[in-house]
Amino acid sequence: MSQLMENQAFKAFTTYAAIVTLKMILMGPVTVYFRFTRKSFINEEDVAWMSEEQKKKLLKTHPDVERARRCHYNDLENIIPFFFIGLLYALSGPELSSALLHFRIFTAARIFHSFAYILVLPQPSRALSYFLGMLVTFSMAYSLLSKVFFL
Ligand SMILES: N[C@@H](CCC(=O)N[C@@H](CS)C(=O)NCC(=O)O)C(=O)O
Repeated sequence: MSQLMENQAFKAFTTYAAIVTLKMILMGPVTVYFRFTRKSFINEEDVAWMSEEQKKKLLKTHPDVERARRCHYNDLENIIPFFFIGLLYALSGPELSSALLHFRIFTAARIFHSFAYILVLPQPSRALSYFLGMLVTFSMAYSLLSKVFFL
């Protein structure tokens, strides 16, 4: 591990992977925030101490909560592939400047995607940030496979 940490591209990957993973984890508390402020719960046990009438009001979905959940899910769809492809890419000996460019663009795109989704920014802002992030992952995969392709 200490030898790996001398690899600058790996260190950069570790930093950006931690940032996007923490961002993804934060979508949980964001969803909790919307659940409480929009009074929208999904599990009986979450409102067990309430009266039957209150339960009926609280056990419902709310568009803002569902939006935060979709945003979290979209992170899972994109950040997990980034993690695996980015790790292999970082270990394949890329130029540090190129690796940093990939990691920075991906991180900025995913942070922007969350803001665009939660703040309901007009399209195509969210779609563009999604495609930009995906493009970075494909670019890293291309760079990786062009070095290690072996069938
Ligand atoms: N699973 C995604 C695949 C395509 C995708 O990720 N699209 C981006 C840009 S439009 C998005 O933010 N989709 C909204 C979402 O996943 O909830 C979907 O159903 O939309």
